[in-house]
Amino acid sequence: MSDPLDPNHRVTGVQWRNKFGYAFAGIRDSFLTQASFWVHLPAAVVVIALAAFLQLESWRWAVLILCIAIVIAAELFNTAMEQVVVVLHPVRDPRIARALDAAAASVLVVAVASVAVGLIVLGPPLLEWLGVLGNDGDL
Ligand SMILES: Nc1ncnc2c1ncn2[C@@H]1O[C@H](COP(=O)(O)OP(=O)(O)OP(=O)(O)O)[C@@H](O)[C@H]1O
Repeated sequence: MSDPLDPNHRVTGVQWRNKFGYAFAGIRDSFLTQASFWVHLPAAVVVIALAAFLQLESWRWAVLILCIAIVIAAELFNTAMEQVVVVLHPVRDPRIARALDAAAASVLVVAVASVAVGLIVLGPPLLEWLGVLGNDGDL
């Protein structure tokens, strides 16, 4: 592997392939080892299926995709923290607990906010399809 600090260092196609390879390995490993993904993933599939079924406008798609991505990214960061702690500091320490709890809290915050955003974005078209709302959004 070439040294990025070397002035003659140049980015190559192989390096880009490796970067994607590492990233996909991280996604695959996290999905296979973290129980939380088995909640986030089905939830994301349901939201995407509902969005496709309701033929949502593109801005609603954009908001939903962003929410899903932020939750998954937060979970991946949380997983990274946990894995680093397991290796670097397996002994329990209240300061580590505080850091891991904060990382877990970040996932909770974006997950709760995403549920709220999902209800706001998906709710009206869903209620409209169910016949509860008129086309103009009135009850
Ligand atoms: N080395 C440690 N020192 C102190 N507290 C820890 C340590 N490791 C874990 N903890 C505590 O345990 C909590 C859960 O951490 P853990 O890494 O087990 O996450 P988890 O999501 O419950 O586990 P998993 O990812 O295996 O499902 C942390 O939020 C923290 O309070």
